[in-house]
Amino acid sequence: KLHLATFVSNRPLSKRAEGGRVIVEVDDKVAKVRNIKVDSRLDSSWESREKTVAFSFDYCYWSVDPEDPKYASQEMVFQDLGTSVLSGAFRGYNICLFAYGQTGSGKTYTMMGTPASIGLTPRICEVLSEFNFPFFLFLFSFLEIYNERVRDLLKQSDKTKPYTLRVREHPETGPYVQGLTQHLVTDYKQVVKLLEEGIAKRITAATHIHNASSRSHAVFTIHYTQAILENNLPSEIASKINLVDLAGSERADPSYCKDRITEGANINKSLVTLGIVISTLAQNSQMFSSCQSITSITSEAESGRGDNPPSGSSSGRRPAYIPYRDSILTWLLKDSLGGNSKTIMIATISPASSSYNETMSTLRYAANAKNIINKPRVNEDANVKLIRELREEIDRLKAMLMSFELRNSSPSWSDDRDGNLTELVLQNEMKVCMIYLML
Ligand SMILES: Nc1ncnc2c1ncn2[C@@H]1O[C@H](COP(=O)(O)OP(=O)(O)OP(=O)(O)O)[C@@H](O)[C@H]1O
Repeated sequence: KLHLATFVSNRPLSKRAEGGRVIVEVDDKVAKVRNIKVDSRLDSSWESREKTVAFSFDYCYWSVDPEDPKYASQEMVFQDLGTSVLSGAFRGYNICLFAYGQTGSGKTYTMMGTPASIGLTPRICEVLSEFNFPFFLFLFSFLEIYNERVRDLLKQSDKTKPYTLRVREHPETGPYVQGLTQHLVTDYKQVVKLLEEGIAKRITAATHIHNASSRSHAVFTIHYTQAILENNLPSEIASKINLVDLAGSERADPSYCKDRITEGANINKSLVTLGIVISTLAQNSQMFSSCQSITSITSEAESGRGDNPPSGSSSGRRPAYIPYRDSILTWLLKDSLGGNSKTIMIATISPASSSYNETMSTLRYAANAKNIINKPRVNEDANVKLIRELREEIDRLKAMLMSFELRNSSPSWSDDRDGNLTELVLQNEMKVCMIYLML
């Protein structure tokens, strides 16, 4: 399942401290939002139930006031989410962590942080860079999607035409950005230098909330490879980690930034498509899990009654088409959204009453994403996989041989069978030897 975390940040509240009231409360894993419009108009006990809407997530963090006993520091967020990214990467899973929320609600603060309060990305890199060359390879790239075009944040590009990179799709490894530079890093200092270089290049423009707001999506990718010995063979555990800082979620609303029609409309496309992809995946996952439970109920009933076999699809519905390729962002994150990846979504919200509509829409969006079920798989080295499968097959055949020998009821038939099985065991053992020799 997609892991969800809500991060309630302080910034918009302090900007609007004069008028803004705190309408968000965090209670363990539940974020509660109070609608003060309803609050002031209605007062009976029935109506009071209407005032607060609660959303539950895997984690909820309150980072409004450092003096508050509930205050969640960057370290706490890292301990929960960062370590889960790291443990997945060490085990060979692809991981995606993305931050979604209104402009100024703390996406960049959570993902990158400030020099005084380091965020998730540098913390994750710091741990990864502790395990280094030659047994651990650590390559990273940093790109920006702006107006549905891609640029490399770690390459000096033509200033007049910086957004020239194209997304392509490899039949086995999936979507990738052609020509994106990959940087081999050997220590944390290099990581920080490259991160700073990339961040400085990100597009920013004035908005009505604060004037250094990012309108682009930033995707920071780490290819992390560990050299190991498995079955006495040199092998690799590979993992891809995508850390994504999205543009402000209000960009999904076309009326929001009328003066920047082109920019607004294009950013809108990626966020709107992300919304469609998330809700379609959620719908499909729900359909899949309800089909599974119907099938298991059916087979339980069948095993009792010995009735007809299940009639194929219980509902007759097919999973809906997922429009990944409708935007650059969703195309690039295809594998992370509903694919072979462990994915964590961080929804950042402001506690201020002035942000009520955006806060509700962000939390509904995240609540919808909670229904997505991914199928993460460990990225296994092809040779090691083959050897593992052959060895499993050998064990299975040997077990069969043994059971035939024990039973040995019909000598002539069993001799034939024994011969075939022994032959198969030998063939598989030969294959394993050949693979060892080739390496
Ligand atoms: N929890 C927090 N504690 C301290 N400062 C914060 C916190 N959250 C956000 N800020 C500060 O508020 C400002 C805006 O936050 P940030 O840039 O992270 O917003 P954002 O959601 O990334 O916005 P955008 O969509 O424009 O990129 C920054 O100066 C950031 O350092």
